[in-house]
Amino acid sequence: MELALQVKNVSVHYGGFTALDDISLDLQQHKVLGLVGESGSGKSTLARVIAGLITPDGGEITLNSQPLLKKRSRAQRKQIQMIFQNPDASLNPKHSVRQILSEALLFHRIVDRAQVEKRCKELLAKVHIEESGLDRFPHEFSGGQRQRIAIARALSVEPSLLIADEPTSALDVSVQRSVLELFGKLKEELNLTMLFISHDLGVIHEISDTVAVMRQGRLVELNPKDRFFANPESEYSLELLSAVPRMPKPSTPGGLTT
Ligand SMILES: Nc1ncnc2c1ncn2[C@@H]1O[C@H](COP(=O)(O)OP(=O)(O)OP(=O)(O)O)[C@@H](O)[C@H]1O
Repeated sequence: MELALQVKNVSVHYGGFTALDDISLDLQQHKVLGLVGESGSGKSTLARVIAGLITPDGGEITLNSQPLLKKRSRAQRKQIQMIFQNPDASLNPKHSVRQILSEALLFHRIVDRAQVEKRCKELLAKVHIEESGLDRFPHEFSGGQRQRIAIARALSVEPSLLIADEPTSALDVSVQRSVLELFGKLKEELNLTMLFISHDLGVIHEISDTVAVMRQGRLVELNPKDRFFANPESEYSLELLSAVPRMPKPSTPGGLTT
């Protein structure tokens, strides 16, 4: 298996506060690393360091064996795309979906002008949005649809690594599932390499191959998913798992059928 991402001894300090304390982890190509931990443990900070949005105080990051320099080139910026909790963070409200997608495609020279329209339509189809959506603006869509468009924008530039930071947490419960299923489908279809942050262990169980646990800026566990859920290594992981409420078993086999 080929290594995609390597984080080595990365630290971030805010004044005297240590947000990331000597973090090291690896992620294999075409695998999903689920990152969990309580609020304030440093998950988003780590995601932003990897994406190049924060410069760490120390450490090294490599992607596909290429060191990510402090000032990243256009090609390096393209390689890592991020999806945020709030899709509006990556969608310009003044641009139509066609403009949002074609700008990314042309800026990173993914296709030439003659091919843009076709590619925009393909991207929308991938995230289950109708072609007519190309002429609409972000505010004309629901929160779940906006997140789908943000996913299409991120995928448009064919990144080597997709980082999703709590991508379903701000959505209505009723649409969380369909967006999660979309991630699952895209992971299979496109062989994505993903860092997926969630405080929801059910979500992490569904999407991840490996699970990393953070606490107070430190990595306290990094294990294959099955190992993490069956026999976690750290006390803190055990606490997290014990805090998950168990669903009562349905009294009739198969549950409700309507
Ligand atoms: N720009 C900043 N200046 C000072 N402290 C910061 C800054 N950004 C983050 N922090 C602190 O660093 C710690 C880690 O924050 P981070 O957002 O990475 O945590 P998180 O695990 O993603 O939490 P959440 O799940 O609530 O998003 C927190 O204590 C936060 O208050």
